[in-house]
Amino acid sequence: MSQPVLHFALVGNPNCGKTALFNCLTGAKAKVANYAGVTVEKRSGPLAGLSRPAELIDLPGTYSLYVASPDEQVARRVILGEMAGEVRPDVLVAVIDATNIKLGLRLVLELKALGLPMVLVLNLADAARSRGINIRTELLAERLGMPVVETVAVRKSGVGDLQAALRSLAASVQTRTGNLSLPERSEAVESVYARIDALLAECVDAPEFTPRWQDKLDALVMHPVLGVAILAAILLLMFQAVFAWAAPVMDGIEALVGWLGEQVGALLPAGILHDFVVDGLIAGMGSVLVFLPQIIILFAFILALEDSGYLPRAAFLLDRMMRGVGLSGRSFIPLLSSFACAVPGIMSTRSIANPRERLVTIMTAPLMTCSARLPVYALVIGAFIPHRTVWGLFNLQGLTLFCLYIAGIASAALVAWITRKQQGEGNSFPLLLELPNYRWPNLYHFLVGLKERAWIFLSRVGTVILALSIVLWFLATFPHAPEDATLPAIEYSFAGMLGKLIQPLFEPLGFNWQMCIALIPAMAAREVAVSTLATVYAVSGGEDALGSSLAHSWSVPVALAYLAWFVYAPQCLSTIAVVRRETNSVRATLIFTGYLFALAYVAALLVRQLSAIWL
Ligand SMILES: Nc1nc2c(ncn2[C@@H]2O[C@H](COP(=O)(O)OP(=O)(O)OP(=O)(O)O)[C@@H](O)[C@H]2O)c(=O)[nH]1
Ligand SMILES: [Mg+2]
Repeated sequence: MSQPVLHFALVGNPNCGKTALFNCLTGAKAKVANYAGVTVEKRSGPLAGLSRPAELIDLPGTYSLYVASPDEQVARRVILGEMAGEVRPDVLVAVIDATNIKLGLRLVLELKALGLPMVLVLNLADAARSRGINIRTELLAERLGMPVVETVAVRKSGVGDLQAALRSLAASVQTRTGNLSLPERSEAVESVYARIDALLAECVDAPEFTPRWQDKLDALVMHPVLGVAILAAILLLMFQAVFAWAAPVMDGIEALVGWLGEQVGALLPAGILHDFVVDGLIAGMGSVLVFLPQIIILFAFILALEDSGYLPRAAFLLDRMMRGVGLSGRSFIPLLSSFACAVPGIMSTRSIANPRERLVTIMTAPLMTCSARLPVYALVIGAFIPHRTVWGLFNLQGLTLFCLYIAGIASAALVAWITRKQQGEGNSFPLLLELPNYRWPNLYHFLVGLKERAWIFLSRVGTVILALSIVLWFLATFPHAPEDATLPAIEYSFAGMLGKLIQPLFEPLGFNWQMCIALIPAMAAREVAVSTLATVYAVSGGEDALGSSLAHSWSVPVALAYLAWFVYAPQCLSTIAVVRRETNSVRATLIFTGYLFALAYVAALLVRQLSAIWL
């Protein structure tokens, strides 16, 4: 008979490295970042190398079993076996940030009272050592009555010892079923801390030490005025870099795609297959592929910031402003992840307890500029905004991109503020965010994160964008123009007809039919607007690169209006689907879609009219 699966659970304070350990032990690549609340759902994976089948669960961080926010409750309910459909863990792997043992031990003592077999991991041992913290692990193990292991999860050091400890526990533990109940809190908080202090005095030598430069840096980055200036400077630098650093590589990719088109074009005899491959496949996919370097640079900044410990400080800095519009720092992480993609952003609003605040966060998340918009922005900016330095420092293209991001953020604030006015104040809790130590980003996580982002982008090019390029090419090519045609052939195609059919709707915005047709497949993925334009202009016989074709056929006010449209329009079916699922309301979904389309239309109209006056 096969042995029952043994369940291990990683439990500990937020940001102590549980997920990093989980990845070491199971070979998974779950997200690790330097702020509390990265893991919001439990995740599990097989634990190899034990004498029997075992599974490890990674839980969201929690400070205590007794007081818990909704995502902390996930941890408590799993540990106690109250979570429907989940097996109660047989062994607890408690993780402590070795630079903050006192806070961690409180949870460890609570966990110990449950009576489950336990092992204690002192993670971030490297950081503790560099601060001169010395822990007598054997003594601590003896006092606590459980094995204690020191680890550096990001360097996989000490993981072998941890595996050995898990192995020996696995050999002795029986799987049991049934719920646990949380023991009554019999002891006053003060006496718990007195016990912890006694333990610490005995087992830990810690010099009085908070690194001075960290405090100084905090005073600077969280200063109400200077802090905001620093945040703006970081963002500006990021958008400058997206244009400035990517340019050479993008030129290279563009040249490569052009060369490939020529080579393949020369190989294939003139005819329908030739046109399909050159104008449909290569032009369509190539036009989006060119933006890979910009996506990578954008995420390089985001990943480095995530691991540095800066982001929670930015949340803290913005909390007051967010509170002013009826949100709080709690919405910060969902909104922040929406810069990559609104879908996970909206899903992570589950950790917001106040339903009104959660709804407003869901409604405004898509106004954060997701990475799928970057190719559209970059294409139009590259074609219409001169590559020029302004005020001796900034390049105008990067500055424009910065403004588009800010437009999204400012609009989100406005929307949140208006809904608050309508619905009255919700009860707002003060933001309790733990500020982690600053840390150099971990190179390995950084590279893994970048690879993952590049892969997500490339697989979109290879799937959705490929498929839609093919469809678009057919629509743009058939039916052929009649013998006595006077207009370019594409005007007689399905794409031409469809574009002209909806064009009157967008007449006030100045969009031509090519721009209109690009809006339809862009509902599946925004980048497809780029490949659609590429195919449509290539089929029309354009020899130029896409950017110059656009520059010839759109006016600047219309190009800016197109950008404004993309800031707001809910051009993404997966986002609409996830809003439907998370709000569980058709009405809310309709309001969501309707208000964003209306906003897009009005914004594009205003931008076109105003810029026509000014330019
Ligand atoms: N120097 C050092 N950094 C570490 C170590 N372990 C984790 N980190 C860093 O600590 C941060 C938090 O790691 P995570 O694994 O996301 O922490 P977590 O406990 O899962 O956090 P939550 O999911 O938010 O509860 C990341 O920036 C890691 O790179 C370590 O042993 N040494
Ligand atoms: Mg985690």
